Amino acid sequence: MIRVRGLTKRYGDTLAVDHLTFDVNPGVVTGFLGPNGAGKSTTMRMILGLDTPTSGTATVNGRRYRDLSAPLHEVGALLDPGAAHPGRTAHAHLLWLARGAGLPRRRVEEVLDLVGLSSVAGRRVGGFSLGMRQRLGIAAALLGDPGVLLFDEPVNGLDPEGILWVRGLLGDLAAEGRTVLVSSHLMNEMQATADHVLVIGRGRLIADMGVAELTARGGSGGVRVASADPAALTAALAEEGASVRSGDGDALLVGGLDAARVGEIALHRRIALRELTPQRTSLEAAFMELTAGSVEHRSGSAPTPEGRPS
Ligand SMILES: Nc1ncnc2c1ncn2[C@@H]1O[C@H](COP(=O)(O)OP(=O)(O)OP(=O)(O)O)[C@@H](O)[C@H]1O
Repeated sequence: MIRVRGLTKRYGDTLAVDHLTFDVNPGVVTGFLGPNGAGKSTTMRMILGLDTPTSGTATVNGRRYRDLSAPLHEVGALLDPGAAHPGRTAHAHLLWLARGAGLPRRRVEEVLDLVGLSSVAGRRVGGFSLGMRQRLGIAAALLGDPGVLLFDEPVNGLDPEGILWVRGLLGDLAAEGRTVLVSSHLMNEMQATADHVLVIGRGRLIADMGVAELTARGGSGGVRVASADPAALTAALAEEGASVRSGDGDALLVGGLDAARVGEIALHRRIALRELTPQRTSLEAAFMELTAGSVEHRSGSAPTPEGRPS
């Protein structure tokens, strides 16, 4: 597991990471969520011993990274997909890493197969697309078969099939009992990928909770309903105390009643429905709600829906 206590990093006037305290537990995918510049990469770099904390500690399996005796076997990471030498082939790059860690050549072929790069293993990395580089970075992270894995924005540059593949892989790694921490600034991506989320803003921890709980915080997303007689349906729903807005086409967006109640009211008034859909609240909406309620966060600029500071 990963344990972070009072972790702080200051770069000159910038407080990149501000007294973070959290645990990342095995067996679940933990999303590390926050807008650009929130401090995710800096935190991951400190967990990996690539940056020294100004104060506080980060440990992997109870020890600081630099005190691990066989780091590649304990923790793997995808940080910068551009890290491989462009003149090397994918196979040579991984073999170089494997030799450094005393791993057998066979393991290189295994991870190339795992990430779907076997057929291009002999090609130079310089000619790889961003998606292929991401896969190569993931292969490198998996080389030592570590129990703890950190992925910084692993779906960057991947096509939809690649994104699904990464989600499946992360889920499989967690199901094997590994500790998986994956960062993203895309709220809805985390909703599809993570079981648990750590939300940070301006270096501070804003939330540490299950995805389901965070989504529920966004409140009900209402109900979308369409019928041949929207005017009559609007009147009937309004009588029951619902708030009703027009959606696209004949659709109505109903707040204050659940889908079952909307269906009952329509049946009672003999209004045939063409559509009745509970609207899921997105993690993004919950994130906005959460950060809007954070006094510390509001003192600066609030994140926009794209997750960038406005
Ligand atoms: N080496 C550095 N020197 C100075 N400032 C830095 C350095 N690394 C990060 N920062 C600053 O620390 C803050 C946090 O950056 P960090 O890269 O950790 O955020 P992030 O959440 O990973 O964002 P992104 O998704 O954009 O990578 C930013 O304000 C950034 O400019």
